[in-house]
Amino acid sequence: MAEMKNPPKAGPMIEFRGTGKSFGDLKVLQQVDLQVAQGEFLVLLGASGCGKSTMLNLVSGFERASTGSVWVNGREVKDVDPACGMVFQQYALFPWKTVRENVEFGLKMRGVSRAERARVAQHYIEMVGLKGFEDSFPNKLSGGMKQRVSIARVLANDPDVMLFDEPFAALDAMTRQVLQEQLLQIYEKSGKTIIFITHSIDEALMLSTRMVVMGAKPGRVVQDIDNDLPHPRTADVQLSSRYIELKRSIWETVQVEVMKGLEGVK
Ligand SMILES: Nc1ncnc2c1ncn2[C@@H]1O[C@H](COP(=O)(O)OP(=O)(O)OP(=O)(O)O)[C@@H](O)[C@H]1O
Repeated sequence: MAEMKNPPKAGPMIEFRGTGKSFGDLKVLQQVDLQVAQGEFLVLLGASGCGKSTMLNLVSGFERASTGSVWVNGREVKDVDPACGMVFQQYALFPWKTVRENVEFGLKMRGVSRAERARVAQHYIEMVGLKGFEDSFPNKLSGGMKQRVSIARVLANDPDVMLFDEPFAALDAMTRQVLQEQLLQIYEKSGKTIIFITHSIDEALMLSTRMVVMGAKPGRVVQDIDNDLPHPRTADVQLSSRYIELKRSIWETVQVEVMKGLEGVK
């Protein structure tokens, strides 16, 4: 892997400490203990409704833990935290702003000068391959391009942590593969700490350094496995025996959890 930009600090970048979350009577998460080190690319897998998005919302501060706590970079999360940038499945762009204005938005909010904003935005627009589209509006862009704008916007804010909630789920298979490769390159260059949700085991294997499978009702960690496939990862890695071994192991756990979920709704 390329050399990391940020030197490692002592202590985890993200930590769930005995974290529980309920919505009324619905216990969504129970006693989650999980540490994510700086520079890890952690993928969360698990049956629908097991609380994966809720975990991201707790890290970003959109939700508060009901029991236990959540920590980012040594601080307990008590409010929406600018140290975390979130990329959603539905791009969440401002339709009335151009690509450049969308990418500059967070910088503008922080009072960064016009010239500096333009410089930073241009850098990330080019990094995600959107040079030439700076003045386009979102409705003129494909889904893949919109998602690249979302990624550039988060990168421009230079957060410690990037959170991705099924960002490529709505894209066609080829666009998805291209964006996975771009995200891997960005990750390898930036050394950001990432939590990424997907339902695709192949996507998890291609991207992650570590995979956590969640069980449902209530949501908790049922499998935590290092992804030691070598970097840089290309499609060839999918032919390796280690890939198949990891895929089988994850698949068995996910299948058990999905079946348990289905039994619950019979
Ligand atoms: N704000 C909320 N108020 C009430 N219930 C909620 C709220 N947010 C989530 N839930 C419930 O919590 C449970 C877990 O939701 P969550 O979105 O975290 O699951 P998930 O694992 O991300 O699911 P999926 O894979 O389908 O996106 C679901 O039953 C959901 O309906």
